[in-house]
Amino acid sequence: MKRIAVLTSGGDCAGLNAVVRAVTQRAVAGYGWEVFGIRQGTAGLLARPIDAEKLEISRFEGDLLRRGGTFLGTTNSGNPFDYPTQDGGRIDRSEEIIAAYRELELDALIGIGGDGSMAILRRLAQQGGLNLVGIPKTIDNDLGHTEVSVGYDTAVRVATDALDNLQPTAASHSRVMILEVMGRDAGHIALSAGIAGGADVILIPEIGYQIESVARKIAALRVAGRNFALVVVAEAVTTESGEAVTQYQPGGAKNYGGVGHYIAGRIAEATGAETRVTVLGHVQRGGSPTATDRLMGTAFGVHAVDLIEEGKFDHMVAWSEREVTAIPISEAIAGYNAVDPQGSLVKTARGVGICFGDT
Ligand SMILES: Nc1ncnc2c1ncn2[C@@H]1O[C@H](COP(=O)(O)OP(=O)(O)OP(=O)(O)O)[C@@H](O)[C@H]1O
Ligand SMILES: O=P(O)(O)OC[C@H]1O[C@](O)(CO)[C@@H](O)[C@@H]1O
Ligand SMILES: [Mg+2]
Repeated sequence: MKRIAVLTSGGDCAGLNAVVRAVTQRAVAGYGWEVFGIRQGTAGLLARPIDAEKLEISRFEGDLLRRGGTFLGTTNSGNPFDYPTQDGGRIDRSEEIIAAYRELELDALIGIGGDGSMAILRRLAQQGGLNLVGIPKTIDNDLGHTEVSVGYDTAVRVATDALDNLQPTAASHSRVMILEVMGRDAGHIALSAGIAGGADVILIPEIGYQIESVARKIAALRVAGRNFALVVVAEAVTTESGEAVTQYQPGGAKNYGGVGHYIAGRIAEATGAETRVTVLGHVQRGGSPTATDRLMGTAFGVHAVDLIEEGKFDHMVAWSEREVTAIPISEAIAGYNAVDPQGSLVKTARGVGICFGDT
């Protein structure tokens, strides 16, 4: 009988509970193994006593499959290799995590995370000889070599719903509505929700923009008789002089946020239009997971456990051509998945008249 652990890491997203449920079902009912859920990502393995709970199938009999967030908790701070101390310094606490893996007498660890988490977990696994299997999740959809990451579909749905709600009020008041969405350094959420939600302008970090181009689009809409416009802006879009708009966080981290207000001001100056800004923020990470996120999360959970049974470690499950596959975690991290400016979705958007601010 094997003993395995599972943790959720990085920013939370919808569908994580579905993944943990599938891992538990497959490991406990399928193979007769023991499963431990680590709380708060790497923080649970740094805590003493180790912050973990034994997971039984009965834990999932309620509505966990349908709930957003992660019942295990997660963290996207406190990198164990560069852990902040109270006096403002940094220390390497990686050996404490490796010791926790040994103390729990684990045969393998399943890490559910995005690019940042995969990099940290892989480094720990290599240093300590831990058997790691990865499962991709991130609303940003920026992991390489997988067509799907858990959480992205729900984030796109939430952003599309926001555009659906903004359109009537935009039309009622003859306004230009700016919707700022998340995505870290990639514009996937902005692009997909912008197309699905009928945006007129989409600004993403992968395509440079000029405000004059956006203003021309809004003027053309007016000439055509339209009294409103919907503009979607990805959070990593910079000012025209190339500066990222960020908020300082304790410990020196910087979070994106606020570029929507900059864009709104510039559009108002350039067009004379009345503008309003909605910064969608963490709403995109919540909500009940879509069917796709539950489905992919469940498929990934089952296959990750099967990879452990096969002894295929240092791999991440991935979705490719209607199948679950496994790719080396190193490749998933190395192949950052930004929006392809020549790709089908950008062509689709241009094909329905959406302006990227570059023409
Ligand atoms: N203990 C930690 N676990 C995970 N990430 C951490 C931790 N400490 C710091 N980080 C950093 O925080 C960031 C986490 O955000 P990041 O977006 O990369 O997470 P992720 O796992 O990729 O998931 P998501 O993209 O959904 O947030 C990464 O850049 C990572 O290096
Ligand atoms: O939860 P936090 O720390 O504010 O992080 C926000 C970031 O996390 C994500 O939601 C997921 O990586 C990004 O889209 C966003 O930039
Ligand atoms: Mg990430």
